[in-house]
Amino acid sequence: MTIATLNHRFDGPADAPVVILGPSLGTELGMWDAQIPELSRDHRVLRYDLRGHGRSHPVPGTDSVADLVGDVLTLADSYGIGRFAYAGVSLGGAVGLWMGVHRPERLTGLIACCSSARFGEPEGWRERAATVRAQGMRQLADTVIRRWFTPEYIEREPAAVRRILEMLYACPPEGYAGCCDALAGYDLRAELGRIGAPTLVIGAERDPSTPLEHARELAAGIPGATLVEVADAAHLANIQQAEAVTSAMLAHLTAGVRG
Ligand SMILES: O=C(O)CC1=CCC(=O)O1
Repeated sequence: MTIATLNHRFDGPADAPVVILGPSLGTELGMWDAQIPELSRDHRVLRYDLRGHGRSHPVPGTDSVADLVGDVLTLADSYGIGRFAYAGVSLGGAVGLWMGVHRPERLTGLIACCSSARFGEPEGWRERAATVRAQGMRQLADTVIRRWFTPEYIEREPAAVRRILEMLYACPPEGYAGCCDALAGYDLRAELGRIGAPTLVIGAERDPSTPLEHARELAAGIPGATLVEVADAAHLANIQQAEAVTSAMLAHLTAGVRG
């Protein structure tokens, strides 16, 4: 396994409990901006760019979520952070779920937002990887943006949508494609019962990428998990319904995690 050095950023008091935030495919650590003022009041928030995204370099040969988990654990180790709460959106959530199954000793708590135990058929991800390797990022925009936000939000908040699209455009195709390959091989459906960390699952009512059934499957499979369903949001619910998602996260981080 090759480890990537991840671009990252800290917010909040240095002596507060740590929460690590993982972004989704095609986005950057700035996708969490709306959550930072509230989360960083009482937490040391560590955000990162996935390998091959934002300012983290691509690693040729990336093909598993385990690779992405290795990057995060190496980052935490480099700061002497042994245990932490982890929250991720979509692929970022898959990183946390994989940790919950395979590296449970590292987690005090887990939040999976608009994520899944399996993101559809592997072939779809292999095709998407091949497409961006051959044609670059821009031609993905129309399809992806309709998964990330509802049509009403796209109409109402063009600046916010443009800002996230710029993250997609800036993503190196090889970095994005490697993460598509990781999604193709990811399937935790049979292992959810091994997750022992106190877990919050957040699903969004109008998410076409990971429809509510995915969130319900996670919550049903993870022992003791809490499910919150957010109305009027698509896949990037932490942006479209920032307040609802932040308050669910805060409630879990305050009351739900194990120190
Ligand atoms: O880009 C998409 O279609 C939605 C998505 C799946 C995994 C992820 O992180 O985003």
